[in-house]
Amino acid sequence: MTTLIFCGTGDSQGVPRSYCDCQVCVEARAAGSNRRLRPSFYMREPVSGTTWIDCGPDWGRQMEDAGFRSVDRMLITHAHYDHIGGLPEWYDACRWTDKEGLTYCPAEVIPEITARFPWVASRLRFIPMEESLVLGKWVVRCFRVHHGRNGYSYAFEFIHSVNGYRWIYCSDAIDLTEEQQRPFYGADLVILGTSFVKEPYPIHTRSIYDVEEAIELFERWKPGRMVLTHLSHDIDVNKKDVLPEGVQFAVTGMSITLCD
Ligand SMILES: Nc1ccn([C@@H]2O[C@@H]3COP(=O)(O)O[C@H]3[C@H]2O)c(=O)n1
Repeated sequence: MTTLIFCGTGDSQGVPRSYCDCQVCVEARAAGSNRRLRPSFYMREPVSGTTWIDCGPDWGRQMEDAGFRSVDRMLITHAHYDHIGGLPEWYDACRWTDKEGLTYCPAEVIPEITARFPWVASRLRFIPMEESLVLGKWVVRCFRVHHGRNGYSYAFEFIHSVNGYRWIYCSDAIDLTEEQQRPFYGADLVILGTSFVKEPYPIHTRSIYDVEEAIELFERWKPGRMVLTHLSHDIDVNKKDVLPEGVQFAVTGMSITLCD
């Protein structure tokens, strides 16, 4: 059995935002259904153990919430702070437990990480994902996606080597070319980043799809299921009626079990 767990479903600032008193931030402080940490997600699988995708600045707290004392490896989508800000903390954990932290990244992402955190490479082993990676029965590859005014990011595609189940994690993307969209068609599960419900700004000023665009993509790609993550304080996860059947918002701690 493979389990996918959403431990950081927020955008770069998380929810609540420190300076904000909007309804969603107020609800996040009080009741907490909209409380969201910065991006981190992991897969647990019996053979390969625990694989995290991205290591945001809330990673230490996410480890506590998950009850973990170690992780087997990290996959990194891109080198923005909200996705890698926890790497120095993982470096310290590896140093104090005398372990090597296996960190799989698209090749071009590695120098960007080490430029930001030069000391971590002495303990984190950065492995360029030039070929597919095998994790138990899952074959994993990355592919480059447009991240709009924020440059580029990568998505990860997981294909089950026995039953063919295919899922994609793509937290930061916008305005994908037809080539970049191709893997999404007919996937069993697409996890897509959408920070706002509707962004009325020119596309060149934006960096992530909005919910309305994601719904259009759901209709075009026809995945079995779509889960929206990387949600800012513009999104109230309790307002599910904006979503068609088959599309849902990720909430903190949500898990998805995939049969092997
Ligand atoms: N060169 C950059 C640019 C931006 N950032 C962070 O990544 C976030 C992407 O979403 P945002 O809401 O635009 O905020 C950005 C910075 O926190 C970053 O870490 N490095």
